[in-house]
Amino acid sequence: MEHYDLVVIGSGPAGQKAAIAAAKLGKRAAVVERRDMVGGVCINTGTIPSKTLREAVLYLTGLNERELYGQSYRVKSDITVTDLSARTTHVVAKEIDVIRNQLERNNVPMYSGSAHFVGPKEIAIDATDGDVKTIGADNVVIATGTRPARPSTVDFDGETIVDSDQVLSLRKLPKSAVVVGAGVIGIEYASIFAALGTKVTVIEQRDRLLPFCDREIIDALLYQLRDRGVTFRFSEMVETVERHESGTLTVLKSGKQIPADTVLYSAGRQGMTDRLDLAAAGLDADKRGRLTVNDDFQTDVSHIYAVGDVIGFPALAATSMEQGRRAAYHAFGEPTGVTDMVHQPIGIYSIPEISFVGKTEDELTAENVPFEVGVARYRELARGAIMGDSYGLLKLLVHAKTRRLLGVHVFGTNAAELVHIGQTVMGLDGTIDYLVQAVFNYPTLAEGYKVAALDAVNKMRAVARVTGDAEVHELGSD
Ligand SMILES: Cc1cc2nc3c(=O)[nH]c(=O)nc-3n(C[C@H](O)[C@H](O)[C@H](O)COP(=O)(O)OP(=O)(O)OC[C@H]3O[C@@H](n4cnc5c(N)ncnc54)[C@H](O)[C@@H]3O)c2cc1C
Ligand SMILES: NC(=O)c1ccc[n+]([C@@H]2O[C@H](COP(=O)([O-])OP(=O)(O)OC[C@H]3O[C@@H](n4cnc5c(N)ncnc54)[C@H](O)[C@@H]3O)[C@@H](O)[C@H]2O)c1
Repeated sequence: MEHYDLVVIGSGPAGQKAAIAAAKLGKRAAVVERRDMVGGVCINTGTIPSKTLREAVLYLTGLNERELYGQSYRVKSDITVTDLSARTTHVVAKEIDVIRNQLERNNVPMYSGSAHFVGPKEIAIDATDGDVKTIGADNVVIATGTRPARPSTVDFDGETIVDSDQVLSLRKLPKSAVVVGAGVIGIEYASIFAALGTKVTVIEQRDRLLPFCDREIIDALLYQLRDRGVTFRFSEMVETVERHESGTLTVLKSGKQIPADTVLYSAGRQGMTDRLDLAAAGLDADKRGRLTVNDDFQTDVSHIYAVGDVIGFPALAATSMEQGRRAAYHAFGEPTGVTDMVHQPIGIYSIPEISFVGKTEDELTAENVPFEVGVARYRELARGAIMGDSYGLLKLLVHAKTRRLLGVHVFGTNAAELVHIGQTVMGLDGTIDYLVQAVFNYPTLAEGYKVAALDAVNKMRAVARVTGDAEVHELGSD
């Protein structure tokens, strides 16, 4: 029986980074992955295909150029599924190649098949050809991720009623679509459909969209999506989704019935632990298939770690990678360093894009933290005008006394990139004065940081004038 210092189950972002981190420490590591899923949900059905699809849609529809060239501007007028999938297939293949290559050059073998425990340190791999191989491991990292939740009340057929894995293989673009669940997945796909001209209805059981985001930014997103014909039904539960000869019917608990060509059911995900024979390792998962871990990502069995989506929130590729690295380092007694999970950015690739780091206005208000807001609107930035983005905005939340940056919220082109400037300032415990004094390239969207910082400083100065406290914190003199 082959024996390893570390065996990783799952080759998504969490598993890859755990295996490579172990290899870099000079340990023998191996990865087990089901056939056709190298790179995990991230590469095959989730992050990468959805972001590539979005990019293809933005390019082919010419959506981002319409402010400059008129509302009828298109790069291609009759966009087909083939036009869209060509780019996705190309990028996914490239990414899989990168992962295989990285594992190979770090001498990490990849076993192909489905893994399950036969003991706390023994893992059986069921290959697709029926062969079963058992390998031993001093440490195990479970990085098996999640799959879409599929309730029995929804008549999935993979063609007209689909989950977020199946949406990528739709045979034709729907004229109308219902999206069930306005989580990040639902909103990203609703944006993509709407950009393609599909008439979209979004059903969400909560009374508002993405409640962890800044309200003003969500209002801006709602405005943009409604402007593109999206209908939102909040505080509505879906009872059943039915398939009929002439299309689908989504029936709500309130009695409403919504017909559509296609339904995307994107209301949550389930941890992939049911086939792991966890009991053989002395472990158990919760009812959503998730594993519980401590701060070092150890499960109740100390040599078995769990990382990535299978442990739940925040369930992002970026965090999953970092959790994988930390688990491997911990297993081999290597200091992990302090990862700044407090200033972890969130990027939502709706159209337009949203990204933020730190607190929202609602959170600061609830915590009685005095803060000031500084805003830069893209339409007042030369780069915004050049790009034809008049709706974008960058908003800074600043502590009214210490002048430290408490939150950064960006809406519009390149939001997910721009947020990292604010993240760095926050991570280094910087004040708004750094942004006031720094010189930014011109014309850039990054210049928005300076504009927003000046806006916040001007408002703080106005308060100080009234209170007589004018010069106290001028230009970081605290
Ligand atoms: C549509 C969509 C869009 C997303 N967009 C973003 C985004 O823009 N940004 C972002 O940060 N995150 C995004 N995410 C989330 C991101 O994809 C996940 O956070 C990330 O993939 C989790 O990584 P992971 O390694 O935990 O698991 P996964 O990527 O899910 O990989 C787990 C792997 O384990 C394998 N596996 C499971 N059971 C077994 C077994 N018994 N034996 C062997 N192998 C097994 C699976 O086959 C799978 O390949 C998105 C997700 C979806 C669905
Ligand atoms: N850009 C990104 O970072 C990104 C993109 C996509 C997905 N992800 C991650 O993938 C994970 C899964 O995303 P998700 O959107 O599937 O799940 P989710 O749990 O975040 O959202 C599901 C939504 O569906 C709603 N819902 C549930 N049942 C319903 C019903 N019967 N009727 C109406 N509404 C219902 C919920 O209230 C919730 O808002 C998330 O953790 C997310 O962070 C991240």
